[in-house]
Amino acid sequence: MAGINNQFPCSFNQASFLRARDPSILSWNRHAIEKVRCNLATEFSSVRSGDSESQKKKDETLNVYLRIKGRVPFGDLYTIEDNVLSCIVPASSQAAKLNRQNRIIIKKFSFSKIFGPHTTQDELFDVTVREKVLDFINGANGSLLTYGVSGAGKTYTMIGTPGDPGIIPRALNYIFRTVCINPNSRPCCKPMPNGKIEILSRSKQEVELQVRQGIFKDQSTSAELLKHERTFLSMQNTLKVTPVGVVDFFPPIFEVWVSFVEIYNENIFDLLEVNSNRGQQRTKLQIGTSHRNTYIKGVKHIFVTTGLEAYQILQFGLHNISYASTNLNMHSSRAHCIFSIKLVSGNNCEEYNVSNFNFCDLAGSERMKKTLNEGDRAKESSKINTSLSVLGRCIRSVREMQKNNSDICSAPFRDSKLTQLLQQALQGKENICMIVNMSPSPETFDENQQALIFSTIAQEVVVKEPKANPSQLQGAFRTFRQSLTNGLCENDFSGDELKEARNDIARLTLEMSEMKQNFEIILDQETSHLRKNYNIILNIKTEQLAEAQQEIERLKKSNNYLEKTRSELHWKLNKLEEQQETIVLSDSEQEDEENSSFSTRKEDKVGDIEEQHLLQVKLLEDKIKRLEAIIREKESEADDRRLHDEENRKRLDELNCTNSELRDEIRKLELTLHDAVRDYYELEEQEKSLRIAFNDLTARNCVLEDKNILLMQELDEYRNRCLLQQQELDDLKNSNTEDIIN
Ligand SMILES: Nc1ncnc2c1ncn2[C@@H]1O[C@H](COP(=O)(O)OP(=O)(O)OP(=O)(O)O)[C@@H](O)[C@H]1O
Repeated sequence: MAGINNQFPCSFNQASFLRARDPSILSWNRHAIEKVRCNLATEFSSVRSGDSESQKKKDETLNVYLRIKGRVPFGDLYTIEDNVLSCIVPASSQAAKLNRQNRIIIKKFSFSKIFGPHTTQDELFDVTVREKVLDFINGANGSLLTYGVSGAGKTYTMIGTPGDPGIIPRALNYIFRTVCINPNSRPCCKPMPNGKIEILSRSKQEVELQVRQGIFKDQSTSAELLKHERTFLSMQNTLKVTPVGVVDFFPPIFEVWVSFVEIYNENIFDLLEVNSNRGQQRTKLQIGTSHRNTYIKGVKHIFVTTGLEAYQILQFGLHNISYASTNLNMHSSRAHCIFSIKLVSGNNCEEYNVSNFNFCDLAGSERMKKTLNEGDRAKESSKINTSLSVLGRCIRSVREMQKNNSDICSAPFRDSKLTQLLQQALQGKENICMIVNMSPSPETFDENQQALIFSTIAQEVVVKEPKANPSQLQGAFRTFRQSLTNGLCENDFSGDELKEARNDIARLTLEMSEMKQNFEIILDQETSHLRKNYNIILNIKTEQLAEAQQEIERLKKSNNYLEKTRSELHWKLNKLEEQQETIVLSDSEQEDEENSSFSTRKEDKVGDIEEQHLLQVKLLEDKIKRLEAIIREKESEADDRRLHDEENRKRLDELNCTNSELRDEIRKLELTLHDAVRDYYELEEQEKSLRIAFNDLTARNCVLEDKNILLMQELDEYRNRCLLQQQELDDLKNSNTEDIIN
């Protein structure tokens, strides 16, 4: 476990989930597992004696598979028997020309497995890569190389066709079906060259997302993007039936990053460079070393959350590959291409693991004479052949080093960029396997022989047990999966049941994770919808309430004003009455005749004024009453609204309650499934021990058989040499006789 001290800046919403849907399915599995456990316990006690010895044998030799190209007439030059390919050397071949005896030469090559011309892409992926990809998901590094003559089907094996996808698209689909990553998650932990991670700040996350977006935008036309999308979706449809991997431990951090480079004329170019030009114009990348890791300086790693995104990035890189036609293969790839997937997994920023898987599609080995290469093409061919021969030399010296139990490795890794980058894998320190592609056509017989000899050497390299993961659970899980790889299918005891149980668990896990995802999406949508509606209503109501309160304030103000006016008018009225009384008193002393007409006029005037004032007061009183009624009405409306809001709030609380109950339910179901899976693994642990003992015996038997074949071959070669010497002796005698006669 590497460690860094940064604070983790974000929540990891890309955690994956396991959830049981139907408890009855689960209990069936439990029953099946229990049955298998009993069978195994019986078998286990009978082979316990040989167990400790087989436990020690953890390392295995490099898996080298042979794939024979389909749709090419399979002449009588080659025959396949089990995992051994026999080649009858034709008269036109270089080897036959050297042989003066006119004897039929048969050469035999053994492989981990031979895939005949009718092998499907699915079968090939299943046997060669699936387990390695699962190891990778669990934290082990891995590499897969395709090797062979130009046109033998290396790219077909690695990439495939839209209708029949190859190993990389299948691996991407497999990875993203096995681990469920939230498609909307943001990049948080970027893998660094020294094997550590960089915790990305919000602004750096934005930059990473823009880089990815830049690639999608640059994908020439949107039609092209759509085409890739259709291809991947139809592939997903085809692969829907295949089981997904069962991963025991899903840490909260799970991020996938991809990169894609080509080594062309011994220069490294980034295939994910947007607007990259062909040839010399592109930026050449350099190799750096950090903590014994070789890495490419400045190579782009793109953050992906779905298989489709990763596939589109692969297609973008393929578009940038240097293609040029040769006489052997009109679409020959002239560079070694390395598509890498990096997986960052961990519990937090201090407990994490970065695993890497390299898919290397090597450029085709070819004879320049045969391909009639000239100029640039010839230069390309010579660089390709040089780097492949360095690869051969490296593998040869690693094998020698391992044979001599030496720690000093003199392999010329630095002689080519390819071997420099694959150094760790080629030394057997990583999970590595190789697929040798071969076309059975007689024209490429000699080139095929070279590839076959190379594969024989490579096969003897010992691959160490993949580096253990920090988590004990993961380690245990890998061991369990190895036991499955070690031949669970041909297991005499309870293999079928185990296989069935494994498929059920895989299917169940997939179904559950799909259901979980759907359910989470619906739940989130529902909650956000409700929250949105509630907020809208709340805003409207708040606005209405504020308006009503403003209206009330305004009415209150106008009421106050009217009250003030009324009291002023009353005051004025009183004043007038007083004045009137004063006038009446002063006038009473005057003579009645003189003043009668004047007082009458005054009274009339005062009466008019009084009447007007009374009218005004009445009007104002009416207005005040009306305003008071409006205020009462508005206040009761506001009360109603408050009540309504209260009800809405209660409803939302209830919904939140239901949501959290449902989430609790999901959590419980997840725990139940985890228990079932753990039981299953324990059982598989026991089964593994049995299988190792069984395989050890089979392996010893194979070794003896191999030795026998080798001895036979040596005997043949010895006989050939004797015959040659005999021939030379005869020639010498003849020439001597001729000399004597002369
Ligand atoms: N197993 C197969 N079944 C059917 N067609 C195949 C098979 N293998 C290869 N082909 C076809 O043969 C042609 C050449 O294959 P491919 O491009 O994969 O060769 P290659 O080894 O990658 O060559 P190079 O090294 O020159 O790039 C392609 O058209 C491919 O579809």
